[in-house]
Amino acid sequence: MMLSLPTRRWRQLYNDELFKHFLCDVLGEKALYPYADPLSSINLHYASHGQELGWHFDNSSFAITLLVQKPLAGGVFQYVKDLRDADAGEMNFAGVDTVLEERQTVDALEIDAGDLVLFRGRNSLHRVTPTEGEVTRMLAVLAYNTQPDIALSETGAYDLLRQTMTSWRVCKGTPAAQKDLLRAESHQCTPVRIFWPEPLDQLLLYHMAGPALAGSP
Ligand SMILES: O=C(O)CCC(=O)C(=O)O
Ligand SMILES: [Fe+2]
Repeated sequence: MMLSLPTRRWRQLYNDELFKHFLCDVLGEKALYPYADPLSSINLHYASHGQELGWHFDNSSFAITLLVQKPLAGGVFQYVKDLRDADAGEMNFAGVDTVLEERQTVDALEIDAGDLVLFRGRNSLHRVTPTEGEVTRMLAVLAYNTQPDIALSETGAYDLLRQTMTSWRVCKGTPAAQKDLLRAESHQCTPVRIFWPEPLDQLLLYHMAGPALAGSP
């Protein structure tokens, strides 16, 4: 199955100077650079009926996603803002437990196809609920660095993919298994990703009206 944009269109959007300028403005960065390795910059996620992404924190300081296809139901991005402060070593496992055990209400982000989301997920626990129905949830993750020439080694890039797949699998497991994974992830640090020390104003939601997605092959 293919996302609705051909590869070169994704690259065009990813490399577009105006787009990067906009991201820099919003993120307060001077410049954004692609990964120097061929796997890490643009990733496409598919979630068909029953597939989900379990609760996790991101290693990176910010993530940029673009929803391409919204499922009929489910596939909701849920989050709990500022649950921990990883860089201060405040991991708040008790707080994580209350979310995993569904003892805390969580926020949900209402997005439609074409919505660009800028999210700081390093300290905000988040997940995507199971897709329901025949329409696959499709989403692109656009990853940039604030320094040039950063490459994840091939193994590093594959580790990242495997880690994502682990999250996918583990969410089918018991709550205890989910908790173990989260604890493991909480201790992990990917040095090539840039730590952002500022207070985190989490979610900025922008609607990209048409043009980036409208192009035909
Ligand atoms: O699919 C989404 O909306 C979020 C993806 C995500 O959290 C991630 O890739 O770390
Ligand atoms: Fe994430």
